Formats: sequence, structure tokens, C-alpha cells
Amino acid sequence: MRSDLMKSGLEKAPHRSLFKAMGYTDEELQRPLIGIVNSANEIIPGHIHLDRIAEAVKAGVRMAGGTPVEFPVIGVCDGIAMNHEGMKYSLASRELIADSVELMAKAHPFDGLVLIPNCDKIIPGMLMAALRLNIPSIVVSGGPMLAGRLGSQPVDLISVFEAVGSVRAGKMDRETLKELEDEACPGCGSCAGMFTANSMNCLAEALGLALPGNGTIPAVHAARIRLAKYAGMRIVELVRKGIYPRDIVVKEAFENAIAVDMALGCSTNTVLHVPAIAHEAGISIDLNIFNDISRKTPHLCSLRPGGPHFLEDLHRAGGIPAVMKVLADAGLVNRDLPTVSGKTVGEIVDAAAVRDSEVIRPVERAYHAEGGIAVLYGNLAPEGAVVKQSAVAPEMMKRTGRARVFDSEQEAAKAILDGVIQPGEVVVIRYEGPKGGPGMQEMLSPTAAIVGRGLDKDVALITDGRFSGGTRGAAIGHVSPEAAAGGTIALVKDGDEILIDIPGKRLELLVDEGTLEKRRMEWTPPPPRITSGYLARYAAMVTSGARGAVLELRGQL
Ligand SMILES: CC(C)(O)[C@@H](O)C(=O)O
Ligand SMILES: [Mg+2]
Repeated sequence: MRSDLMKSGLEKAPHRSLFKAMGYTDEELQRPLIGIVNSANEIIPGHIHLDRIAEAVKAGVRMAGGTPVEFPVIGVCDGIAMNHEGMKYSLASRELIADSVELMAKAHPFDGLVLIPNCDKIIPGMLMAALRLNIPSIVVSGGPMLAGRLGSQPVDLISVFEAVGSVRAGKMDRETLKELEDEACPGCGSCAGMFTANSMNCLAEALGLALPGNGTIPAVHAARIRLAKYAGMRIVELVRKGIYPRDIVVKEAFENAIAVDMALGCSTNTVLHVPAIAHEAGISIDLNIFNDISRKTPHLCSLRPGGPHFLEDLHRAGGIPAVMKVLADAGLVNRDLPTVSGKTVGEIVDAAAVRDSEVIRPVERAYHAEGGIAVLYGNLAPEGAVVKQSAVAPEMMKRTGRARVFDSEQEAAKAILDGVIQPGEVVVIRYEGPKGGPGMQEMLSPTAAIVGRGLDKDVALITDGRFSGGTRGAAIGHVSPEAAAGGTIALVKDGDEILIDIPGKRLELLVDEGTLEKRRMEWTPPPPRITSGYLARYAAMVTSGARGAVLELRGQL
């Protein structure tokens, strides 16, 4: 066993002595040692209950003859980190989580891992670690939060973000906002719509590294406890059979995940995380693959924020197996792939059923013929830019507008909330990329303010930063190259005309090349905003959003 390195033989008597100091018995040490990676904490609603999930996993490990060994990793709540400097640390935490899991599983050679994430960056961080380490692993997420209720109206966290704009526009009173604040998030779990956390938990299932139900069983359902126990049993089986993450998460599994992404209308952050996860397995996923799969994969589910349904509705309708069944029947996913459940994708979808054809529509009645995400190219984004096209109003799909330029998210959000931005304008937020931010902030406050002020059919937003999964409207992010790297977005001036053509996959700054060349000659990179601590190191190593913003040792080796 891999764990023999730390427990077997004469020389490991001291090691065993240390295990004994923690109460482990000889019998427990003779079993496979399973690392239980628990991201429980008291600052994320999606993680506040993960100790219960971890206990259930450990029960499953013991039932199957393994010995669980729990250790913690960190996690950021994107919602609480939003619209202040804290959001610079969100994406950057993904790398720290991946590195922490790698470090713990290398220093202590566990035989297998059960990874317990739930919110935005913790899932990709753990998936990156699983593929980097390539030891038997299973992901068990904490599960989605239930929707809140304002009277009979279902609501969620994004309802509260958007309501701030409505109050500032005089469309909602503060008493209603307070009631919304109290009711929108009823308890533990990842915020209830198809935001980034639920997107990634569903994609972990579609990749085959989580058991069926992982993405949609509500956090408060007892089925989530049973799922965790089964995962604890399965990991011991995977260790015994020598089944590794890279046996399961092959290129075709990424194609399946992207097809599910398109069918669900997931968060645009999946376009950052899927390439970063693939990168750890030595698989190259470039942005063109998203367009190729989006063109042929219909948008089957209309989930918050772009539509009315929540994860609990998707679960009730059959969950990811049912979505994959509809796609498999249309020849849009690879069936002959293994999963950690021991069943192939084909066996899982053959046992699945769609139980609500409004929540999971048939192909012929898809909400949109193309998938939820589109990647745009042009002189403003030679390496690409990303938009959740399934959440864009029809009248904004192709639009030319006048630029209003801001060099930070906070400045832009204030201008929108203050009513300074006019219909027909295109808000441009730059120097918010992976390096320039640093940390590639999510722009939920400005996009929610545009919606809250009723401008989502009149105002577009373009940024080298990124968006929350709760963003809707003509919001185009991940513009690459970013401003701090000298990308064209650094040259935009107030009043410039910008063409957004989502069906045509184009994003153009309508300024003649001569003028742009002159501006390029005059441009100099601004000084770095953060010069100490982790973010300074992160900014020195991070790559383009078009490459998943992975870290790279550029010549430092
Ligand atoms: C706060 C949210 C909803 O988690 C957002 O950060 C996202 O990315 O979905
Ligand atoms: Mg987020």
C-alpha cells in the first residue's frame, strides 16, 4: 500500500508510535489509510455543515474496511468576499487549496482521498489536486442550499444583490430589502441557483469523480448523508482495485462535462476552472472547445439566474444523470467512460429518467439551440472573452455601444448605482485581470446593479475580470490579453464604439488601427497594486484567463 511508506516495517516504528499517540490501533493501521479532506468552516454557508458530511464519509470508510484520517483545507465565501478587496483573494485561493491537498497527501502518503468541497473555488482546487496527485479519489460535495421564500416568491442570494440596485433606483423600499436579506438564504448549502458552486459540483459528477446525485441532492436532505457514506465505501474499493483519477477523467470526460455545462447554462467560471483542472492531468482544453461543443449542445435547463428553476428543482427532475440521458440519447456525450461509482456513464444514464420535462427539456424543446456559454474573439479579445449567452436578453445579443471606462470594479459599481451610466453605453472595467487585479475579481455588484436598475436590456459590461455565476445580462468577461499585460482593453477610451456580436462570436473595438497603434505607443503598464504577501507572488506567476489562470514558473526553475 502507498501508506506503507509511513506505517510498515522496522524503521517505521517511530511513525506507528505517533499514530498510537492519536489512538490508532494496530488493526486500523493495517487497513488502507484514507485522507478525508474536509473544508468545513464557519464563514461559508455551503461549508458550515461539512463536519456532518465528513463523519458520514468516515462511517462509510470504516464499513468498507478502511481507516479514515481527516485534515482541513481553507475556503473563501465569494458572496462575503464580494465588492471589496476580499474578492481579489477568491480565485487565488483555488491554487492554495490545490497546493495544500497536494502537500498533505505527499507528506503523508494516504492510499486514497475523499475530497469534501462545496463552494466556488474549493471544488476546482480539490479536483486540480486529485488530478495532480493521481491517487484514488472521490469528491463528495456539501450540496445546494434550498431556495428562500419572500411570500410565495422563491428567492436566493442573487435576488438580494439585485435588490440593492432596485433600492438605489427607488424601485424597492428598505423594509422589503431587509425581509429579503433575512429570507433569501434559508440555511446551509451552496447558494441555490446554478451559480459557480453548483455548476462545479454538477461538473464533478459529469466528470465521473463524484457519485450520481452529488451535484443536486439538497444539503439538508438525508440522501446527502447516505451519498457520503457510499462515497466512503467506494473509495476503499477504488484503492483495492487501483483505480486512479486519470483513468476516469480523460479528455472525453472533459467533453462530457462541457456538454453538461452547456445544457445546464452554468457559470462562466467553468471556462476558467475546467481548463485548469485539465491542465493538472496534462490535457489541453482551449476556449475553442467551448464554442465547438456549445454550437451542437442545446440549452436544456433554465436555472437561476437566467431562468426560474433552482437546484432542488433540477434534483427533483432527475438531476445530472437525467440531463446526461437526454444528451446521450442525442449522441452528445461519451457513454463508454468509467466513473468512481463503478458504473459507466452509459449504465448511469440508462438507469436515469427525466421526471419533469419543463425543468429538463427534451432536445426538440430546448430553451436555446446553442449551449449556455459563448466565447467571443476580435481585436478587443484576440485570445478570447466569455459570456453566458443563455442569460442575455435577445435585444442585447448584437449591439454597438459607447464605452464608459473604469480602472476598477468598485468605481464602476458606484457609477452604475449612482445612475451615471446611460442606456446604450458599454461599461468597460479593466486592470481587474488575473495579474492586474490581481486576482481577477468577480463583477457581481456592477452586473447586479445593472439588472437592479432595470438596465440589463440597455447596458453591456466588458471586463478582463470575471463574473459570478449569479451574473446575468450582456456581461462579457475574461477579456484576454488583460490590460495589465498590454491587451487592447488597456487602450479603450470613453466614447469609443464597441461592437458586441454574440451570435457572430465577435468583440471589436471600432477604432482604426492607426489610432490604436498610437495609443499602444503611449501606453505604459501601471505599477502593481499589491507588492507583498501571497497575492504579489500569485500575480508574478498567474497566466491568462484564456488558459484558466493557472500558475506557471516562468523561467524561475
Ligand atoms: C456569490 C456566488 C453566487 O457564489 C458567486 O461568487 C458565484 O460565482 O456564483
Ligand atoms: Mg464565485
